[in-house]
Amino acid sequence: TIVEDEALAREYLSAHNYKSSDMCYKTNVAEWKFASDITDEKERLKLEQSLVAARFEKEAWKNITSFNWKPFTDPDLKRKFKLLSVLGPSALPEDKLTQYRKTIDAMEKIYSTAKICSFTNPGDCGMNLDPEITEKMSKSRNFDELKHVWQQWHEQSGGKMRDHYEKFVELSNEAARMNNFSDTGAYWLRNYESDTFKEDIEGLWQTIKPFYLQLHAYVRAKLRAHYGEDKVPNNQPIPAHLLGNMWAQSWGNIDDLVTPYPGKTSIDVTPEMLKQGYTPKKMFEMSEEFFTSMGLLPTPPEFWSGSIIEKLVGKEMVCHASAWDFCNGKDFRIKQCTKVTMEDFIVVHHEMGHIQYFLQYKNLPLVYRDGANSGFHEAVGDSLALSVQTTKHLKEIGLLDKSTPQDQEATINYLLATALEKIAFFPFAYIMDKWRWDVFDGSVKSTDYNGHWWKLREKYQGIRSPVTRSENDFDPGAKYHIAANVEYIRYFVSFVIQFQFYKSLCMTAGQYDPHNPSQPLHECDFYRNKEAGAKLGAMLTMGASRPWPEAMRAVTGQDRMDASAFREYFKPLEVWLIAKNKELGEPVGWDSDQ
Ligand SMILES: C=C(C[SeH])C(=O)N1CCC[C@H]1C(=O)O
Ligand SMILES: [Zn+2]
Repeated sequence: TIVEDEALAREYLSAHNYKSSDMCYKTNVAEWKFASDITDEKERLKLEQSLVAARFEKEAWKNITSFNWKPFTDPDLKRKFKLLSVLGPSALPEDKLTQYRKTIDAMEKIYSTAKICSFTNPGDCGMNLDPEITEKMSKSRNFDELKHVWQQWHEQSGGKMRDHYEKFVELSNEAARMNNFSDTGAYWLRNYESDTFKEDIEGLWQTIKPFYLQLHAYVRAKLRAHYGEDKVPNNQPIPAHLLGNMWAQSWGNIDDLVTPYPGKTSIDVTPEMLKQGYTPKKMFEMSEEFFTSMGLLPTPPEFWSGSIIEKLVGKEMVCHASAWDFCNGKDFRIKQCTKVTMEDFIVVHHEMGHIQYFLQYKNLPLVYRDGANSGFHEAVGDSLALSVQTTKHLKEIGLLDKSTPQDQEATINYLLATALEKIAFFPFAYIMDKWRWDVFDGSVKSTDYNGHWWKLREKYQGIRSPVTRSENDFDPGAKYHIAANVEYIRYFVSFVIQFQFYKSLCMTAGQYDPHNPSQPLHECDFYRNKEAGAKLGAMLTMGASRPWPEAMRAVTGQDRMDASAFREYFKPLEVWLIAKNKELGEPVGWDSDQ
């Protein structure tokens, strides 16, 4: 009977949960060892462990799917079976699974160990993405040097991955079909549990796009002023190497070129951090203190003993920042090649947001130890970072002089600097998965990988490659998440909902009242506010146990993604930008070849 089946099912799950946490621990340890010391031996051991895990998962999956779980009456039990009934890539036969893992490991290794030669000192060919290349893209204002660094990085990273990626797509789609999904894109989208998810994302983009176009026009005008009309024509896409970031995904590093009212204090407090002798350790301790000041959970001793928060010397490692849950309820780590900059101080909070989520749901069954959806996991740290970066908070922690003015011009400067990070990001995040959805569903063949990438880059971001491109290049691979096969629409979701969370926590903390102009949303700092912390913590403890609209409602009272909090936050800037572009006679948008 159903009742007997459900009783048996519960028993099975508790045994399964215990064994799978042990397997998860072993798999994470093997992956951590490879990511923090990239050698053939560590790669072999990681692959070996992933095959052991695949056998275990396949066996468990056979048992799970032997239950007739769909008619189960207990909604919680049914949800657990629904989530566990998807096996993933482990469904592949071992020889194909081995190929699948090897292609991804090969791409991640190429990405993490790629080096280029310096523009000014051609003998120096030891420049890594982290820190040398990233620093050059952020700081150089030399058009040709930036072009050299951009082109060399794309050649040494993505340029060496095309064959691997083609193989990966074929195997990944085969695995998706074995899991009853049409392709890998559909398999990825199951995480959002919504038939209208793609339409919702497009709707959010349509809401944000007019504002993006205004920012794009303004930034293009400023870049044209610096580099000249011939380099940055005013009705064309912006050359991709001039935005202060290798992928033109966030433009905050060129704030010095575009700030509306120069001479006012910038929120880039990097110089002050260096002056005060900040270290990566101090940055992590300060981030933790922000969380605990709200009554959120502190990190356990294992976090500090296990984490790697500075680039290791004498080893090749994956420097792309990441947070790890070792599934045993006490071992949680971050691996980050932290530099003492304001940008990295924000990334520290982003990663600590993942750790906080791990800590809050650590007592749930393993199947529920995940974000309400992947966007939630990316939004936790960023929601708090919006509070940390305010001039109010930076004064509170002594990184900004208390006499720094907070007048209208300072407000526009602040909102523009934040917009360079938060608004510029949306079209990039969108095309990172739009390109992959199109590749996975077969509408883009490998003979058009690079052409399609630049078509989307122009259409959505309004940027263009600084050098001629062809199908000898594979520029998508120059971005970590494509090389390492990490889904990306989660960040688009995060950049919308983090403003919903921030606004709601600000209201809970009495830091924002929509009817009180003396308390604008963008100045809200809920540091030390226990009510805000309790509200966020209550959502985090839910993990993936309930559909994400319920988690959204727990924090914001709404049950959907909504860009209006984001628009409210930037309203003063939007008004200013539209007026400014009109005053400058700046054309908005660009002629696109496509
Ligand atoms: C910091 C992380 C690790 Se989850 C990251 O990959 N992020 C954070 C924001 C966007 C995205 C990126 O760097 O591309
Ligand atoms: Zn993240």
